[in-house]
This record gives sequence, structure tokens and C-alpha cells, in this order.
Amino acid sequence: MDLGAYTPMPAEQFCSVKVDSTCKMAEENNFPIQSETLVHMMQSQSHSLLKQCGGVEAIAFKLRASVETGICGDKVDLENRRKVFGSNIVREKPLKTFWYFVWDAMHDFLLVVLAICAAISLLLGISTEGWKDGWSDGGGITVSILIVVLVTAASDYRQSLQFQALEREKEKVFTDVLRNRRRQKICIDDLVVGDIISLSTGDQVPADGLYISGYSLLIDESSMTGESEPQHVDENKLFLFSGTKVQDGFAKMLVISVGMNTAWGHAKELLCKENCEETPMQQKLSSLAILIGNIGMCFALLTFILLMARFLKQKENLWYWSSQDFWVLIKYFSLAVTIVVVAVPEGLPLAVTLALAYAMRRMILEKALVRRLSACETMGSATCICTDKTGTLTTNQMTVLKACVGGVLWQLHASEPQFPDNVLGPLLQGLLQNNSSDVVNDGTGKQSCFGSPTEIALLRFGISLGTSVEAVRCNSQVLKVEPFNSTKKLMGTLLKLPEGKLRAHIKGASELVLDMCDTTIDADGNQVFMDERSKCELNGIISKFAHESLRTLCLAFQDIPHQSLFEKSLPREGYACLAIVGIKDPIRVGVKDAVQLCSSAGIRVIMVTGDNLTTATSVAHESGILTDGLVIDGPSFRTLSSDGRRQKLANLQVMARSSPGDKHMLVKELQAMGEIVAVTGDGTNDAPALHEADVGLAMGISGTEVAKGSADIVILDDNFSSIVNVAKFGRCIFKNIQKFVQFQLTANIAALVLNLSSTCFFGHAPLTTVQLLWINLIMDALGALALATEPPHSELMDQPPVGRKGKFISNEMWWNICAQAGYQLSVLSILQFQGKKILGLEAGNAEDILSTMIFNSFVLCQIFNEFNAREMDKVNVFHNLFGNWLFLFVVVFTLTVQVILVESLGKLANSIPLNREQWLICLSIGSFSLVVHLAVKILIILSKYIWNLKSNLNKYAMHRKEYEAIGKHCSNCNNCKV
Ligand SMILES: Nc1ncnc2c1ncn2[C@@H]1O[C@H](COP(=O)(O)OP(=O)(O)OP(=O)(O)O)[C@@H](O)[C@H]1O
Ligand SMILES: [Ca+2]
Repeated sequence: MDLGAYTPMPAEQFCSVKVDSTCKMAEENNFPIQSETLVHMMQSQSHSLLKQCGGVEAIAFKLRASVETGICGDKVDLENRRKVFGSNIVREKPLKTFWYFVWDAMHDFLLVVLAICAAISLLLGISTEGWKDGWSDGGGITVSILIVVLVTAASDYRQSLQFQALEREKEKVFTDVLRNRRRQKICIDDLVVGDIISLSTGDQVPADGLYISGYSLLIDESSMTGESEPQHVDENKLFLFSGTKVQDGFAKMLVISVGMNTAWGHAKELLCKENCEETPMQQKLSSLAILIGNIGMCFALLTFILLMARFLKQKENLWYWSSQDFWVLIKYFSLAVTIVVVAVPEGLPLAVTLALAYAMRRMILEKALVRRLSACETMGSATCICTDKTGTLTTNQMTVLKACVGGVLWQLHASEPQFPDNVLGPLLQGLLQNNSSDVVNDGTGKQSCFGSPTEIALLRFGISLGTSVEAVRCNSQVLKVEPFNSTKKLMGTLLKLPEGKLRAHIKGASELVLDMCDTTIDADGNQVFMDERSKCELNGIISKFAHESLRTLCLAFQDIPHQSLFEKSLPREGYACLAIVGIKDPIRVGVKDAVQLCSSAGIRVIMVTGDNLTTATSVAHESGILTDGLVIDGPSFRTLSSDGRRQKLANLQVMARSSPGDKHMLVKELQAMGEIVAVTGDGTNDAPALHEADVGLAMGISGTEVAKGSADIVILDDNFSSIVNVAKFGRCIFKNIQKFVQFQLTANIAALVLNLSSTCFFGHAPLTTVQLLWINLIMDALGALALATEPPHSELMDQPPVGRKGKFISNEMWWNICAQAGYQLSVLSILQFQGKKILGLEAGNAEDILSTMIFNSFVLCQIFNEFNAREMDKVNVFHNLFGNWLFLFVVVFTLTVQVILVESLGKLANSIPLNREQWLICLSIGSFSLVVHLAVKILIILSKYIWNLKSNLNKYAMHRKEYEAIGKHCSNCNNCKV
């Protein structure tokens, strides 16, 4: 086994010569081994070919890399390697162009029918009325269709660009690489052949390569081979494939093929990576859209039949059809088709994508990367968040604050501990050798640490005792490592001491390690038997540390006199307790407020941690999670019956010493109780819980690739406050879609009923095809743009979550819709029936003016109603108006186009210019919808108030009765006591 990594002193001297020479050789631009050979070796997993090439180290040498120091890694070297072996980028499918989306949008069935109508209308119009007058009807429809197609294509294209960018963001994965003697983190896209990388539990193997050295490396190849049993990779099986995952252990690997040369690259190229899943809300809305579409179809059919009936009745000779007649027929037909176009709420899916895409973009800025689209909306209805402690509620900046060594308590920031040599020796070994983290000088004299924060804290503590990591690591040889994982909560290392003795070091969760000890050391370093009293004392120290919110770890060791006595795995008993350390991990600022926000938003927060019960309780208190609820530890939770568990869950607030399995169980039980659960996780073992939860949140910094892969959302800064932000955005999405639906439904109902009713009574529809298509644009594409991207506001978190059974169209929305549609219909009907009389229109163009005014008023009503939709449940609809420029832009744009249509494009829009008074009348009709909205709001508030009063009175009356019956106050009621 190669132990070079742990004895870097001599290696460094050896490497300095070699690296310089490799840099020179790199300029020569050829390698004594070919890319094809390496790819072939990898793909056929040919050990014989590997042997022919001389083994791993020889291949490394041929690739001008050294196992100890990595490649030279300067610019020329990297470029050269990319030129010869390729870069580690998997080719993506080429982006779809704008014209693809235009072509796609043109495939809409209704639009095609409409286009045919337009063409026939154009032909007939020109043939009957000549070029000058005949083109306008067909031309108007054609232009409208073109606009619809372009708008749809443009928005689809923009979405696709954004999703592509997010997709790229999603794939940014970093890895530890050794270059020019320095360990550094780089993006896996920048890896080159010859790189030496470190893999540890939870990593995804970023390129194909060969195993150099490592401990208990277990690889999950299920994504590549479908093999569900994890495979051991060691000196006997050296091939590591990109795309597979490290389930346990750690290793160094030599990269030998990258990018499209790897099997993963091939597989990925074949995969369709399109983001084509439909979110639950989209599914719900699709069925709503179909329903509305069908209703529209009925309306269209009815309108068409009525128009036809009237036309046929007026026709004198049913057997003679002039081209004029055909022209009318086509006009009626295209009107019917347009009514269907209007009714079909094609803006709904658009609104959802817009809202989601907007939220995704904003969330990235707020440190949340959405991997699964539907997760944002689910997060909005989450009722419970199970959160990790370490790193999420706390900063993950750990320092050893207190230590008890040999029975003596040290306050580390206050004093400099002094230990006798026979204590210091094992202590340093325990701190620095039984430790998988590393410090690296980054060349500028600054030290940077790699590894888990707990281990870094211990490493720093060791260094603070006045030694260097290299010095200690050179002194003994590591024979075996049992890496830490959250299930065992232990880490062990077997050392070979210079005198040939074996020594096992173990560290981990303090009560577990203490249970493995039967001796302890005294202040002079002598091993003494651990009796009940000293065990009690040590437990007291653990609990004292934990009460101060410190994370406690116990370090222990034992000597194994003869190599032959060592079995396969490290012993589980017989250790000597060496030290107990208390590690401080401060709580993040803002966590308390975020927890508070959750509670006011009706979201339960449960802390799930691997730490000790006392530490967990104390941190939960500090962060405001633990109020009057229950605290339980994983092992006791595990052994409860399902009923018992649910009982506890009703007011559980903290679960300590939990294993990933417990977390999984907790999520399942909570879901069974009807909660919508969001759960955070960082470790590889958290994957099942993340998968099971309604929303899985992985930690971006501390999280492993495996955890991120199974999560729906990655929290880039690991911060609990960001999680709460995600919930806020989720609610915002839900609300925005509701706003749009309310707006769209109102316009839909009004337009359909208006057209049908006046066809019934007058024999012609007040809104023509072109006008309807413009209205359709306002209520679909423009409406979606304006309303789907309203930014979130803090009041969203004052309401309880919607939960699983929440209604999409609330009662209040129905009130708004009915009131507005009712108002619009009545006022427009009055115009239609009595308009000429009321407005005193007598001139020859009275009919045209009236129909233009109806069209104009209708559009203005929609514009003002757009304001109403912005604030569905607030009286002041202009609140924070300037917070959304897109909304303002859409309103101004709609208004401008409307003025142009009426005033100068009358021929296209079948309208004529209006005078000032007429415009004022239209504007008043439109703006009166604001008053209607206000009236509805006041009514709702009043009725709510009365309802509350009534139910309180009822309650009171009931309690009175109870009181009179039993002659005493009921226990939990304030009413009776009044
Ligand atoms: N690298 C390590 N080596 C040995 N023991 C460790 C190590 N890291 C943590 N421990 C011990 O294991 C316990 C639990 O760790 P675990 O990883 O399960 O929790 P965590 O993930 O750090 O915390 P949380 O679940 O709150 O995020 C810790 O309290 C500590 O005593
Ligand atoms: Ca429509």
C-alpha cells in the first residue's frame, strides 16, 4: 500500500526535481502513451494492458504526473493536455434556435384553422371589394396571428435560454485535485488527464481513472452498470468510472480519460436532458385549462349556430350563394374559432413557467439552486421543515474550546495547555493521525484546510500544541483507516509505531467511545483503571460541555502488543480514554428570526441532528426551535411502535443522536400524518430521506454530490434562513398563478358571455375577430408577464401554508371574479342596448362609434382589473406598484397599443377614432372596476368580521350551557371566565 501521502517530507524533495522537468517536457507536446490506449484500457477494464504499461505509477509517469505532487498544472501544461487528451466537458445538445420555437408555435391547431380562414377571407374580400377595401379583415387576422406566434415563440425561447443557464449551474461540481504539490478545489470541467484527485464519501467520480491508494473504498456503480451492490475498489480492482459514486472510504485517483472519452460522457450524450416534466400545479392547471377550453367550444358553437340561423333566415334565396355570402360565412366561422382561441387559456402554462423561471432566477441570487422545478411550488405549501443542526443552524466554523485531558480541564482560549510527553505523544497522534483532514500551504504563506469542520477543528487544536502535522505523521505509519460516517459516528486508525508496536486510535460521539473504554489516563500519563466514579466524572464533563452548546468528542487509544493479535477490523473495546473535547460551533446570525418567521407562517421546524441530546437541546433553545415541545433521541425513537412515534411527533421539536435511517423514518411518519415535509441533508446516507421528502434540500457547501443528486433544491450557503426564503418564494409562485387565473377567468367569462348574448339579441358579435385576438393577447401572454412575476412580499409569511388539500381558486377569488365579470357584462350590455340613446349618438357612424366604445371599454376594464388582480386580498391595489417594473411596462404597453389601434389602425381593428368625451367615458367605465373591487373587499372584510362574531357568540353560548349543566368552568376556555 502506498503511504506516500502521509509522509510528505521526503516526497517533497523527490518531487521538486521531477515537477520542473515535467514542465519542460510539457512544451514538447507529446506523451509516451496514447489517448486511445488509455481509453481502451479503461473500457475493457484490462488488467493485462495495465500491466503491459507498467502499472499505475508508470502510467502516471508517462502522463508526466507524480502520485505525490500531481501534474505541473501551469497554463501551457493544461492546454497541452487538453489538446492531446481532450477536456472534461460532456458535449451538450446544441441550443434550439428562435426559429425552432416559431415553427413550434405555428403548429397550434386553432391558429392553423384561423390562418386558413384569414386566407379565404383575404381572397374573398379582395375579389368582392377590390384591393383597397377588401384586404383589411383577412389582413387583420393574419397580422394578429403573426403577433401571437412571435410572442409565443419569443417567450418560449427566453425560457429555454434560462433553463439552459440553470442547467449549467446545476452541473457545476468541484473536486479536490493535486497540482504542483498543492491540493486545491477546481471545477470538474477543468480536470485534465494526469490529474491526481482525492475522492471521499459522497463524491461522484468526475472522470475515468485508476485507483492509486486509499482506504475501504466502496463504489456505487448503479448509475453506470445497474449493479445495486456497491463494489470494493482497491489494489486488486483498480478501475474507477466517471458517474459512479463513492459510498464509503476515500482514495487517490489518477485521471486517465476525460469528457467524451468516458463511458459516462457517451451515456450522457444519448440522454435527453430536456426539462419536460410537468409540475403538479401545471397538471392541475392543465385540467382547468381543458375545462375552460371545452366551455369556450360550446360558446363558440352556440354563437356560430345563432349567427348562421339569423343569416339563413334573412337570406331570400337559399340556393343562390354569392361570394359576398361566402365571405360572411367565413367571417362567422373565424369568429367562432376566435372565441375558442380566446377561451383556451394558453397563458396558464406560460404563467406557470414564467413564475417558476422567475422564482428560480431570484432564488439563485438568494442562494438556492432549484434542481426539480416542482419543488419550488411544493415548498410553498410545506407545513414542516426538518433541519440539520450542524452547518445549517450553525456556522460550521468549529473550534475546540475546551478539553479534558488526563482528568485536567483546559479552557483553550484562556490558557496554553501543558502536557507531559507521554500524554502529548498519543494525544497528537489521536488529533493529527486519526484525522482525514489536511492543511495545505497555498504558496502565499496562507494555510488552507481540507476536510470536515470537526476534523479541521481537531487538526488546528493539535497544531496549536506546537507541532507540525508532517512531523507527527512522519513518526508513525498508517496501516488502516475506518472512516467516519453518521451511522457509526466513529472514526478509527491503526498505526504502526517506530518500535514496531501497533496502536489503534478511535474518536467519535463521546458516550459511544467512552463505553469502549475500560481505562483512562491520569495527569502524568499513566493508564489507570476506569471505575464507576471516574466514569461518572467523565460523563459529568461531557454533559457540562454539552450544556454550553459544545459538540463533544471523545478520543481514545489502545496498544496492540503483537501484530498477530490484530484482527481485520479495529477493536470495539479495551480502549484508554485520552481526552474529551468540546467544540464550539456558533449559531448563525438570523437563524432565530428565520425560525420565528416559520412559526408565524405556520411552518413547524424540527431539528434533526447527529449530536448529543444535551448539545442539541441547548442549541435548539438558543435558536428558538425548542419552546415547549419534546426532545427525543434517535435510538429511543427507533424502538417506539408506530403509534408511539406518532404520539411523540405531535409536538416533537428536537431529535438528537439520529442516524440517517431515523431521519428517513421521521419523514415518512410526518407525511403519513398529512404534513408536507421539507428535509435538509448533507451526507450520502441522507439520500433516502431527501428522496422521500416532499422537498429535499441538500447543503451546497457541506453536502456531498450524492446528497445533492437526490435533492430537489440545493441550498448554496447551507443557511437555514435561505431555506425559509425558498418557502417564501414557493408561496409567491402559488399566489402569482392565482392572480393570473383570477384575471384570466374574469376576462374569459366577460368576453364569452358578451359575445353570445349580443349575438342572441342583435345578430352580430360586438367584438370582432381581430379585437378578440388582441384581447386574447392581453389576457394570456401579457397578463402572464405582468402578474406571474410579482416579487414576494413579507406578508406571504403571515398566512398558514396551503397544505395538501388547499383549494387553488379560493372563495375570495370567486367573489372577485363574479363581481368583476358581472360589472363588465352589465355595463357593456347597457351600452349595447341603450348606448345610442344614453350617449346621444345620431350621426351615420353611430353604430361604429358604439362598437368601438364597447371594444375600448372592454379593454380598459381588463387593464384596470389587472391592478385588482395584483392585490387579491388587499384594499389598496397600488401597494408597492413600483416594485414590479414589468407590470408597469405591460400596462403602459397595452394602453399605448390600444390607443394606436383605435385612433389610427381602425381599418385593421374594425374601429373608428373616438373623441375626447368618448375616451373619457370609456376610461371611467374601466376605472370603475377599481371601485367595484373596493366594494367587494369591504364586503368580504365585513362578512368575515360578522362570521367571527357569530362563531364566537355561538362558542360562548355553548360554553354557557356546559357551565350551567355541570356547574363549573370548563377547563380550557377564557370565554366562561369572562
Ligand atoms: N469526523 C468525525 N470523526 C469522529 N467523530 C465525529 C466526526 N464528526 C462528527 N463526529 C461525531 O459524530 C457525531 C454526529 O455526527 P453526525 O455527522 O451524525 O452529525 P452532523 O451531521 O455533524 O450533525 P447534524 O446532523 O446536526 O448536521 C458528532 O456529535 C460527533 O461527536
Ligand atoms: Ca386564450
